[in-house]
Amino acid sequence: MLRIAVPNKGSLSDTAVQMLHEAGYATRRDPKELIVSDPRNDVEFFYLRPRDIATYVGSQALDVGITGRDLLLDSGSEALEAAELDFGESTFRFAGPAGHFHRLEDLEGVRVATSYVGLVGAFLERHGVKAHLVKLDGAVESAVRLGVADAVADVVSTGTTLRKQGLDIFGPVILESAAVLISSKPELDGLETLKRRLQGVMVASQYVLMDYDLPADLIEQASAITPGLKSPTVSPLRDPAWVAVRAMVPRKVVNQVMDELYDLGARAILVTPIHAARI
Ligand SMILES: Nc1ncnc2c1ncn2[C@@H]1O[C@H](COP(=O)(O)OP(=O)(O)OP(=O)(O)O)[C@@H](O)[C@H]1O
Ligand SMILES: O=P(O)(O)OC[C@H]1O[C@H](OP(=O)(O)OP(=O)(O)O)[C@H](O)[C@@H]1O
Ligand SMILES: [Mg+2]
Repeated sequence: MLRIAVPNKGSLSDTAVQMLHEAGYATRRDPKELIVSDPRNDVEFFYLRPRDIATYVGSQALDVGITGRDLLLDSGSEALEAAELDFGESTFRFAGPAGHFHRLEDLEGVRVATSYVGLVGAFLERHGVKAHLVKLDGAVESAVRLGVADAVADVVSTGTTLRKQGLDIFGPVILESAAVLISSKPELDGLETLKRRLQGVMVASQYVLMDYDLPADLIEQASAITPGLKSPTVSPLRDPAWVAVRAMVPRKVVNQVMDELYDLGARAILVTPIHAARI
């Protein structure tokens, strides 16, 4: 039985739970439930604070979990990153009052507020900069205005929170983060199945199926526009001058691809979503 840690709150929780649901696993009905057993899939889910998940998995109390790469590194836990998932992307950056800080070295001797002292401390040490870290639980962007720190280091997604506090990003990127699947060991019974199922959910959301009719002599050019994963499916039509083509296409470029196919001479271009996939 694979024991899986799932974020119970915060930015990663809803998408993580949704992804598990789409991958065919049981999810909780009531937000007060902390443990959900799923005997049909031989797994058990533990709903935990995202910040604690790496600790549980690193200590082998649980087998795998979903958390953020930044939280994994901050914890110093021995858990391993088993797969990157397709959500929770953020960067981890330094920021300070507009115009005050320009380079990493400007942090020498100053107070830096963060909720991620493990991550930031290790980064500063690697770069030979000595700063005083001020550990806060959240809303660290307010620390400068309120006088408890001179600069901050925090998760940046759109950058809106920093801008509103009059803070500018400076210095190198501390980390590119995303939600990740972590595991206590490189190999575990059921881990490959879980990874494949989650990958299937990611593929289903990243790709669509595209069908179109095409003059048969244009198939080489059309295949270059929609190469599919391995190769497009080409089927005969009753009219021998035409063929039907089916290929997976990245969702992001669907309209561009349809324009190119239409210009080439394709007609009846249809797009349908993929509900599940195993690649
Ligand atoms: N816009 C975002 N804001 C905060 N965290 C984000 C964002 N986008 C992605 N994340 C990721 O979510 C994880 C933080 O989740 P966590 O639940 O601790 O924080 P939170 O969403 O700020 O909730 P809380 O209010 O409990 O602190 C990190 O891995 C972080 O990189
Ligand atoms: O770049 P943005 O799109 O503005 O997002 C980043 C902000 O969002 C998160 O805060 P959250 O709302 O989770 O509050 P917290 O700081 O108290 O955790 C994070 O800690 C940043 O403050
Ligand atoms: Mg937060």
